Amino acid sequence: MTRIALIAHDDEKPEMLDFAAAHESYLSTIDIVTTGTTGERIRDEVGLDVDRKASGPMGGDLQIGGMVAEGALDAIVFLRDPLTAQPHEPDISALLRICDVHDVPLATTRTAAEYVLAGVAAEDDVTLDA
Ligand SMILES: O=C(CO)COP(=O)(O)O
Repeated sequence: MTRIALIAHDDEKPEMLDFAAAHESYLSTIDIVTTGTTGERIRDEVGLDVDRKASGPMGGDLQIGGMVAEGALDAIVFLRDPLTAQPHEPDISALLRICDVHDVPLATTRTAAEYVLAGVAAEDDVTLDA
């Protein structure tokens, strides 16, 4: 089963909710892992079933990084806030690094997320709506 992670910093959560809603029909067919607050909002506001890890500042990025190390994720959409310092920056860097190590596709902007999700869906023989 295809499994992707969805993560967004606070300023990017509206963008993530819009992205999840736009692709709700495909996303409902795959496994979704999230950090805590991102997942709560996707579940409550989009209606998708998600596997919620801890909130980012409490270790959620590290939990998802651990899944990357285990080969358990096909892609990550991580809509980062590039303009705000985060207290858990080392955890964020660790997640980005481990994606590089294992060549797991990682999208950090909406446009990149569209490309990555289209690529993941193509592996499932699904063409996303424009
Ligand atoms: O901080 C985050 C990623 O670094 C996201 O965490 P939340 O989804 O809990 O807000």
